[in-house]
Amino acid sequence: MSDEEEDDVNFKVGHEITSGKATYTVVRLLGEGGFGAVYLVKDDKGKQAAMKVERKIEKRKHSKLKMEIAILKLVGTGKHFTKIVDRGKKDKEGFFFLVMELVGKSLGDLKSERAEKVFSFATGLGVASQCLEAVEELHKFGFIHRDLKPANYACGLDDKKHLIYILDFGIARKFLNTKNELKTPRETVGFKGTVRFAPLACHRNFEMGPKDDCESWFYLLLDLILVGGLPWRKLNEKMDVLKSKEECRKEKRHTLYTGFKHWTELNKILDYIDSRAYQDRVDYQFIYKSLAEACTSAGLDIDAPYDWENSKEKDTSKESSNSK
Ligand SMILES: Nc1ncnc2c1ncn2[C@@H]1O[C@H](COP(=O)(O)OP(=O)(O)OP(=O)(O)O)[C@@H](O)[C@H]1O
Repeated sequence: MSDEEEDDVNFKVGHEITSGKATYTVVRLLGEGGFGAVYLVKDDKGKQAAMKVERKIEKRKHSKLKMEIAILKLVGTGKHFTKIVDRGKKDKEGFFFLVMELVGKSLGDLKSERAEKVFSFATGLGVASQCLEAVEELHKFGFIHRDLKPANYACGLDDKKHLIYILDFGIARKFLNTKNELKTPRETVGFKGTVRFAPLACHRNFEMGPKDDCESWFYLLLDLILVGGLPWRKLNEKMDVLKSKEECRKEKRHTLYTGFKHWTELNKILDYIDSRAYQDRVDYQFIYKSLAEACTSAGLDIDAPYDWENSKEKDTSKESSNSK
C-alpha cells in the first residue's frame, strides 16, 4: 500500500460527520485528490454541499486543506470562489474537513462530454475570461495558484450555470509579504503543479509569480478549444514538454492555433504574457479585451450562453448525472 493510499479517508454513503453547526450525511463521492476526497453531503435540513476531507498526518509539513480554507476565508464573497459553509477537525477519527458551496461539473468533465472534446470558440473564450477573473482576484490577495487546469474550474448549478468557479488552492503560494511587497525570489524552486499546464518558469525551477499563472491559464484556454489538444499532450517527460513549449514560442508557433481562423488576438496575448517577468504587474484588462476582440472578429458573442447551457446538452449537476 502506498503512502497516498494510507492517507485516504474513505466514507461510505450514509456516513455522518457532526460539527458544532450541523450533521452532514455523505450522499456520494464526488472526486478524490492527492491528499483526500470530496463528498456530496447533505445537512440536517437536506441542503446539499461539498465536503472536502484530508487525513491529519503529523509528518505532513503543509496541509492542502488548511491553505484552501485560508484562501477561501480571505477572498470572502469573491464571485468565482465557493463559499465556506463549515469547517473543522475530527481529532479522534484524524481528519480535517471543509464544507463548501456545491458547484457543477469541472471544465475537464464538461469538455470531455463534447463530440470533439473541446468547447465552441465563443464558449472557450468566454469561460477562459472568467477563469482569468478568478485568477486576477486571487492575485489581488497576494496569492498565486500554481495549478491552473480545466479540472480545477467548474461551472455553477441551477441559475449559476454561466458562472465559473475556481477550485483547489492546495499548492497556492503567497507572493507578497506582510508589507504587500513582492517576496524575494528563491534561488531554485522544486517543480509544482501539473506538467501539461506548467509555465516555463516552473520547468526551469524559477520562482513563479502572477505572470506564470497567466501562462498556465493561456495553456488552459487553448486546451478548452484546440481540437486534438495541446501540442505536448502526448509527452510524458517534463524535459520533452519543456522543449515542446519552447518550440511553440518559435518555429512551431502555428501548432498552438491549428484549425483556428481567428488566432491573431490569442497570439498577441501569448506575446504579452511572455514579455512579463516575475516582478511585473499583469494588465488583465488587455487580456479580457483581446479575448472579446477575438470573438468579435469571428462574428461571435463572448457573452452568449455556454455550450452546456444549451438545453439539448446534459445537465451540469454531478448529482443528477450519477444518482438517477
Ligand atoms: N465545491 C465543490 N462542488 C462540487 N464538486 C467539487 C467541489 N470541490 C471539488 N469538487 C470536485 O471534487 C473533485 C476533487 O476536487 P479537488 O481537485 O478540489 O480535490 P483535491 O483533493 O485537491 O484534488 P488534487 O489533489 O487532484 O488536486 C473534482 O472532481 C472536483 O470537481
